[in-house]
Amino acid sequence: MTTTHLPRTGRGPIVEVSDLRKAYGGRTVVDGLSFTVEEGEIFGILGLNGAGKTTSVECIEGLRVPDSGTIRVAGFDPIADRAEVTQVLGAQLQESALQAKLTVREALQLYSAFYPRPLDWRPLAERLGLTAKLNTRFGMLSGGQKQRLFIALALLGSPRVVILDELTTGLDPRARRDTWSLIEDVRDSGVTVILVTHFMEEAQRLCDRIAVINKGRVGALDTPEGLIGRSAGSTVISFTPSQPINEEILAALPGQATFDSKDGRVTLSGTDETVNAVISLLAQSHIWAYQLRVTDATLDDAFIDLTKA
Ligand SMILES: Nc1ncnc2c1ncn2[C@@H]1O[C@H](COP(=O)(O)OP(=O)(O)OP(=O)(O)O)[C@@H](O)[C@H]1O
Repeated sequence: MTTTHLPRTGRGPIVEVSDLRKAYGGRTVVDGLSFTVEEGEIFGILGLNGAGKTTSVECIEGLRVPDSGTIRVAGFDPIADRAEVTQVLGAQLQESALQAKLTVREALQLYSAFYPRPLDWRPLAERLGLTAKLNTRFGMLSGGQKQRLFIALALLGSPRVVILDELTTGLDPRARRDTWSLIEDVRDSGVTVILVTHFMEEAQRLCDRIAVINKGRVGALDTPEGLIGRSAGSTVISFTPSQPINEEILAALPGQATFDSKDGRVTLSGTDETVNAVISLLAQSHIWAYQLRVTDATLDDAFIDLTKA
């Protein structure tokens, strides 16, 4: 199944990466990467450890110099047009970038001074739930509060795009969900978000489109639903038949991606067509299906499938 993505906003591309290549000490880690991020979307970047995600986003941020390829951020080159890119792009800081003794207020004031037309940090702090923490030193903040501060600092320059790299790593489930709402708020305020994450639930819930990076290349690019649909099958059907079913008949059912029969339990992944075919087969053969389960495949299933060696 192929899903055609329509940009949420129709405002056109804001980040364009074309045939990006980067090697470290002769070892290629980004190998001809190309993708386009539409303005107004949350664009996810997924991939196994070492796939080249951080290297790629650091090239977009102008923190690393590509060996070849082109990158445009709102039409600007991150290296040649550094000043212009700094005005349109907000990047999440790494924890080491802030001194532990700096208070939240001081950090917001300091980073405001970096931009010619910064947002007023007070309402921003309010929106991010940081007002009560303004006098707290960075080193005393919880993981979730630090992430809120990083989002605030990334938004201070009123960017058109923010890059968030593993923003929710280390957060408890509640703080992670709060952060997701914040990211949606950011997107709803018109800012494009590029999100690098290892959390499939996060990507499935937040991202409009996702690039799965495999060994420095785009292995797949689609909406979360599109990725799920095009990999292992969008629906998983499992049941224990009251009598054995000929495996050749099961394997020939329409729309299915995978088939497994173990210890008397049958598991198929496929489409709605597969579900209907299973039901018809069972009815025609007068077979009972015990513990029949029909579940949606998840992005997790799709990711494992798409990053198989
Ligand atoms: N400065 C560097 N010098 C040498 N090798 C590097 C450097 N930075 C990254 N690498 C290597 O390049 C490869 C890609 O790293 P990168 O951080 O881009 O991957 P990633 O997809 O972000 O991984 P992760 O999910 O683990 O964060 C890795 O093998 C890493 O060890």
